[in-house]
Amino acid sequence: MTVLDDIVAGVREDLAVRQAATSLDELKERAARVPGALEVVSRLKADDAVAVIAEVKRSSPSKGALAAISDPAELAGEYEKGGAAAISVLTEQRRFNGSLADLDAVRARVDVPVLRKDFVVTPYQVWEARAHGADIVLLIVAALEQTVLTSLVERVHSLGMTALVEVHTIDEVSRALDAGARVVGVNSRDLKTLDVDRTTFARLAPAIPDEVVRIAESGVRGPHDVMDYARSGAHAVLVGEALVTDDAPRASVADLVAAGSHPSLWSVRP
Ligand SMILES: O=C(O)c1ccccc1NCC(=O)[C@H](O)[C@H](O)COP(=O)(O)O
Repeated sequence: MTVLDDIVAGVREDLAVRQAATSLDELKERAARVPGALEVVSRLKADDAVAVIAEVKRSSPSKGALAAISDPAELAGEYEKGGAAAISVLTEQRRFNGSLADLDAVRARVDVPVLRKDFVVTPYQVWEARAHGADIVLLIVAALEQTVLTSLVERVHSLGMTALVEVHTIDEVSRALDAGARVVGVNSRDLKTLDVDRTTFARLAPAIPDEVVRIAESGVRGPHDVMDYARSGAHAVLVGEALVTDDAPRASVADLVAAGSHPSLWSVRP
């Protein structure tokens, strides 16, 4: 069993408990009561800047406990003040120690788009994301059959949210585009070995058309990595560990934003 299979199996068990407690109809009623999802593409895709998506990440399968985040809303607020274009919130419980409560807290605090970062395999989880105020939903190609991926992308978009479709290989890029992705994230973390290879983004980016938002996920240690990803064609970067383990997350986000805001520093995109 791969790490991904193991995580998804746990996600399905936890999901069954939530489904027993809250019906889909109830979830839909809640979703109807939250404000509409924010537009995302224009906030992440500028010609002359790389957007920073800052993540609330407590733990990870690769590193274990990363940070004791006592107030996720406070952290997200610092990210926003530092210039983050969006906030990613891990909601998976068993391996990342995240929760929908974290998503609620962050949603209530920030005005920028919020990403539900989880292992979404059913429409119920998409409705959950909307009911909890998410604007963006992560869909991992490696975890989904193509027909399921396509229907989940459609469901996310039909609810006014934006799907961030995550890929690790060229074949998965094709699958993401075939499924209708407008935002594609290349995750440099191999989901089998959990190793980070930052060259993955440069290899896959040329296969992602310019009208699609290209996000470089994982492995950003500081401004130099933002510039490297920018040179390879990233419109945005997604940063977790480096920010949650930092004593001054607002300043660090601002440094990353600054690194991505001066094309003269990272030259012209291919
Ligand atoms: O972070 C992990 O160990 C991990 C393991 C298995 C699946 C996903 C995993 N991480 C999710 C992410 O994609 C990252 O949290 C995100 O890209 C930020 O990465 P980083 O800046 O390297 O923390």
